[in-house]
Amino acid sequence: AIPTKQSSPPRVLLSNLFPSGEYPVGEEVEYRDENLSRTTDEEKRHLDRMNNDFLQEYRQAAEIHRQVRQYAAQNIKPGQSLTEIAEGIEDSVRALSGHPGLEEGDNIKGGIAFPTGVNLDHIAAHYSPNAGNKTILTKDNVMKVDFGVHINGRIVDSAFTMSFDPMYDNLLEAVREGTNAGIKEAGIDVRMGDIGAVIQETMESYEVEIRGETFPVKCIRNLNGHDIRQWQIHGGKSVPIVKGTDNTKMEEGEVFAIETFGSTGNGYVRDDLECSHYAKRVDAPVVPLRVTSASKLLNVINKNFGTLPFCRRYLDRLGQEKYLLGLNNLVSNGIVDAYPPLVDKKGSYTAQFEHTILLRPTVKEVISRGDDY
Ligand SMILES: O=S(=O)(c1cccs1)N(Cc1ccc(F)cc1)Cc1ncn[nH]1
Ligand SMILES: [Mn+2]
Ligand SMILES: [Mn+2]
Ligand SMILES: [Mn+2]
Repeated sequence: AIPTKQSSPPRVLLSNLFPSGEYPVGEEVEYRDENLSRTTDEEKRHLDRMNNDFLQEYRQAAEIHRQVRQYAAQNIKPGQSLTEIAEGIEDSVRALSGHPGLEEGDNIKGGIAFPTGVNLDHIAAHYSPNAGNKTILTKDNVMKVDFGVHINGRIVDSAFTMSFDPMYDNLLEAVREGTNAGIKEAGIDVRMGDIGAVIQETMESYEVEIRGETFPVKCIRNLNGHDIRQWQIHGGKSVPIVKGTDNTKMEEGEVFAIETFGSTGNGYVRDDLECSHYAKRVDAPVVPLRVTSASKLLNVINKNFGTLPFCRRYLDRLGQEKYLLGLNNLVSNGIVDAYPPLVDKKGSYTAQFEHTILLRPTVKEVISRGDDY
């Protein structure tokens, strides 16, 4: 018989739990004053109804994200390795989406949207363990879990921070409130610089005491939210998390990842450590590849990921071997971008919360909102 509720760990295909094909609506927020009429505007409601396939694909990806992250948050414990934590999340996403991603093209239909980030302490983003990584989670870590789910290229990008010592609570609270302030301010015709200002105002009103030393919470000024397009995790627009003069506006129909980062360090990140995250450029040039392994690898990337980001473990899982020379050749030819880990200063602690929002014609839908965050 078909199960009627999700298992622990999550392995029940989500479409079996929603046979009608109607997935849960995210948090709907009315636009602010100058756009308030949109809620009842008949033409806008018609436009909304036209997008039902898009909305159902997005809501399915979001429900998968919620079910997977809620199990992860309850079951990740100190003593587990970053590899088993990341793979546990990935196994669940593949099961709920019904896309194990081992047949060519399967991951293109749905499943994992980008590598599972498990970012410890001063490492803010883009860290996923490569093969052989022995790192173990400890009770003193502040871990940012950042993973993506997609259905037909509709990407849900959402992240949360876990810690096991209450002394970090103010840091996590500062960032959770910063992200919520950014979500509240976001909307059609809203300027990016204004969003950055309210995020910074909110986040930097906090301080955190760690082992006897008090730190003001700083926004990481060179990290940003971003727009999301079908198959494209970053469409070109950035959402700053500090005040600035960016007058670029958000537009109707756009999708944004609203993500903020707080730090007890410099409030600034740089590239460091071994790279795990890569993605083929949307505008990749077609160049003759002299390195044979590079062209073979490019075929594997095109067939299994397209322009979705991937990590070395996903190549291992597809049976690829000795691909580093080829991968680096694709990077140097401008075909693939490398996204190395982004780190603040050693000894500092960083936190992140992230949601994906849809600027629908009638309302702002915080598609990845759950009762967890
Ligand atoms: O830092 S970003 O490159 C960026 C921020 C603003 C403009 S581009 N990045 C996009 C991305 C890059 C590679 C990935 F594998 C996944 C996502 C933000 C992000 N990383 C994780 N979640 N969200
Ligand atoms: Mn499939
Ligand atoms: Mn993310
Ligand atoms: Mn993001």
